Amino acid sequence: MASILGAIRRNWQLLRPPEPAKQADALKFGILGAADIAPMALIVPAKSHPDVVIHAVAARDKTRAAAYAKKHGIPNVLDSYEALLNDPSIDAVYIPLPNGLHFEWALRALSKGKHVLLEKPSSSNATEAEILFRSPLLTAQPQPVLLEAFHNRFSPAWACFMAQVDQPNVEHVFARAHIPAILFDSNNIRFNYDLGGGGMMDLGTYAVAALRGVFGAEPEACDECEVEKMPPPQERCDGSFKVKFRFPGDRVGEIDGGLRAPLMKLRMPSLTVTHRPVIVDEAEGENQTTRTRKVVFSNFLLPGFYHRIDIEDEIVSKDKKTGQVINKVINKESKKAYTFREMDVDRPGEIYWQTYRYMLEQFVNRVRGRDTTAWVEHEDSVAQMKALDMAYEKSGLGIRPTSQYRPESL
Ligand SMILES: NC(=O)C1=CN([C@@H]2O[C@H](COP(=O)(O)OP(=O)(O)OC[C@H]3O[C@@H](n4cnc5c(N)ncnc54)[C@H](OP(=O)(O)O)[C@@H]3O)[C@@H](O)[C@H]2O)C=CC1
Ligand SMILES: O=C1OC[C@@H](O)[C@H](O)[C@H]1O
Repeated sequence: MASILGAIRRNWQLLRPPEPAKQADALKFGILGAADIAPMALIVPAKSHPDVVIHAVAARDKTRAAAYAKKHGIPNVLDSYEALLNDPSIDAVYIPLPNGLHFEWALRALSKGKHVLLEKPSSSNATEAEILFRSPLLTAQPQPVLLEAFHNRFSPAWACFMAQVDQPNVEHVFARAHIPAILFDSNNIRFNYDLGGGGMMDLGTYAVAALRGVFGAEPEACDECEVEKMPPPQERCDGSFKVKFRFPGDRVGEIDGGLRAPLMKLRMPSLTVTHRPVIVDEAEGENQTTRTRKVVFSNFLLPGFYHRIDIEDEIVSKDKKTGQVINKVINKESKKAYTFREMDVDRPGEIYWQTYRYMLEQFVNRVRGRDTTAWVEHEDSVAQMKALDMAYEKSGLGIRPTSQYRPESL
């Protein structure tokens, strides 16, 4: 009962966090597009950050931007995306545009000297990612910050989960991530090939990033990729997918996900890590004890709402000569971490911080020249798009189209 009440309180506060006074020189953010995700990903998290204000929004249609600004308490509406980037009072921009526009607008923002928080996936494919993340604009002085918004990787839950993973001994990783079909109809940007659509680009990118993060390595190949195509005219986009990647050492990472799940069959997103047996006790005698660990992270996508990390260790003692099992025990433990304090780690965070708020903390740290305790490095974002490209090539759907846009300075 206490935990249910705690969850209700936490989720209430996630959406209505305390609002400390803003610093006089707080970072001014502008948002490109009156996007659905911006309230959850930035506008609400910014409320509890004293060094961030949401200063302006621009949309393709100014009336729409004005209505959005009124609804979310944003003080300024600009005429266009360009006008927002040309506004010298804006320090940083958040880009929640369709995937196929991330590349162009991130480069445009960087060329105006803005810091950029860029929605995932960072671009349409690896070619774009290489141009973007290796752009000379990133070494300009003062140096702009560019971050692909993989929010879940900033959460204490992710850190807590990774602390249970014994990376060199990981044998197999499985990520499952489905959302119900009723959330997005077939006209949604997620199913528009020209805008970088596709299920693997959308939810699949979290699943692929999770495999890469757990193995701490890049896939060598995509051995299987079965997709359920969207019906025409969106048939170049996958609605759901099942993919098998081969990682170094012939280890396998699998993902199963999509945006078309029937509501009644919906299961929580999860990440399952299976380890190979490791010797934990080689007594002088005849016996040898091994531990085989399995870790399951339920709701690795949005752990701030709810999550659970289950650890199961099978401890087996065997006679070394005969291989006969002398003893077998299964130890089970469950962990959670809504704040770093719960892990006895001295880092900022409150129970009402969603993944996005943890990410914003680090983004601001980086802009202010302070140390960051979590980050998505530029080459990590490039490697992520290479892995997604591998899957799209294997699926037969082909990689998403490359933008023709190039900044003038290149
Ligand atoms: N981090 C996370 O948890 C989530 C991330 N995302 C990512 O955020 C991005 C946006 O998703 P979401 O907010 O759901 O999408 P929306 O459709 O709500 O927002 C996309 C915005 O893009 C603008 N836009 C510009 N050009 C076009 C165009 N040609 N067609 C359609 N829209 C256009 C629209 O802005 P305008 O107002 O100017 O018309 C619109 O507001 C995606 O990259 C998605 O992957 C999405 C959900 C969750
Ligand atoms: O977090 C998410 O959940 C829903 C998806 O469609 C979205 O794009 C993704 O980022």
